[in-house]
Amino acid sequence: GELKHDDLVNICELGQGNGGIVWKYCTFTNIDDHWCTWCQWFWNSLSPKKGIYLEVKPAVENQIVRELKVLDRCNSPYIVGFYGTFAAEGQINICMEYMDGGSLDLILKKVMRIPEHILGKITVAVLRGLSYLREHHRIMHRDIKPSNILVNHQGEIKLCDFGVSAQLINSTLQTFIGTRSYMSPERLEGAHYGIMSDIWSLGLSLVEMALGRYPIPPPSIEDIDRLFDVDPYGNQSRLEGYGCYKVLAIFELMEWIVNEAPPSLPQKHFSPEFCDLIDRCLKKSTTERADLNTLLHHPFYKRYATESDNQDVSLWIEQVYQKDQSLTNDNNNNQ
Ligand SMILES: Nc1ncnc2c1ncn2[C@@H]1O[C@H](COP(=O)(O)OP(=O)(O)OP(=O)(O)O)[C@@H](O)[C@H]1O
Ligand SMILES: NCCNc1nnc(-c2ccc(F)c(F)c2Nc2ccc(I)cc2F)o1
Ligand SMILES: [Mg+2]
Repeated sequence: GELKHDDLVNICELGQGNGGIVWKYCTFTNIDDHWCTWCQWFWNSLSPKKGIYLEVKPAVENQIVRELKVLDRCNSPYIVGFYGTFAAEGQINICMEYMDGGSLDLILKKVMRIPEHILGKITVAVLRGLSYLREHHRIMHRDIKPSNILVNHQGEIKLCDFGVSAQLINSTLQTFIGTRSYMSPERLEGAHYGIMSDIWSLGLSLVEMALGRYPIPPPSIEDIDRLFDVDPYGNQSRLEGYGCYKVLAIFELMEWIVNEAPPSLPQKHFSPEFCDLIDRCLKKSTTERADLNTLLHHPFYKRYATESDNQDVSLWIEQVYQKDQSLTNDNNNNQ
């Protein structure tokens, strides 16, 4: 049925994005249904609510809500579930499936870097999600990056925050790039861009997750070797691992992406297939860059496409949260 603001109860804040806040919410269907004793909310209808602030006329707001209804028909194992949308107090609210493993940017903060076999499964999920959006809805994602790739404890990997509503895209500050850019050179230059731009963003996100840091400006070989000297759960602080790591301002960064050579993976620490896939995703020229179909036949994709279960991802997520929990306990005990 139609979702309304007062159906929702706020649980906690999941995280703050550049354009809005994501709250963990649940809905009451009717309040005498089974309740959890310790948490006083309806257990199996937990879902985050994303509020996107908009200053638009009601007519535009209605158009956005209408366009977002397409999400009702976005059904794929690689796309985050959608529960409904409504406008309230100048905000567009989007209720979606809760992914209890969070986004890959949060995961990356907990571990030094993500191992290649997990990155293989992530690659399979993103490429299948992009394929689904293109084949069934003729849309590209437009915002592929670690924070828009979500995981859960079942080991599922799904995409969210894709540009399903043209009017919402026009109304939000698309010019606002946030701290770091996953945008392709052609998009940064203001040229026409399409699905090939998502492929670049995937490549850049995979390099960041493989090395454990945003890969522009590219780390030196020494920096990378130093990175790999510590185990992935080592307490080594991130910056120590990168020597003279210099954070570029957003415009320096955009100039670097447009003018300098793209980042790549060191053959020393990654398989030749993974290095090749990254090189093909990060070609600066869209004519040289691999397209979706090429990648769906790439050896790196094929190596992980056959494994149908999510068991290995599920086990790894458990590990990440256990390690994280033990570190938290240690810190609490030491205080
Ligand atoms: N469906 C979800 N399940 C669980 N956590 C979520 C879900 N959607 C978003 N989050 C969390 O909320 C945080 C904020 O999301 P949001 O999309 O607003 O910002 P972002 O993707 O981090 O950055 P940006 O605003 O630049 O897109 C994310 O980093 C993610 O960890
Ligand atoms: N922090 C604010 C900036 N980030 C952002 N978050 N969501 C979007 C978004 C943009 C365009 C669009 F059409 C959507 F449906 C969008 N949202 C969206 C799409 C699919 C699902 I499933 C869930 C969503 F929130 O942009
Ligand atoms: Mg997001």
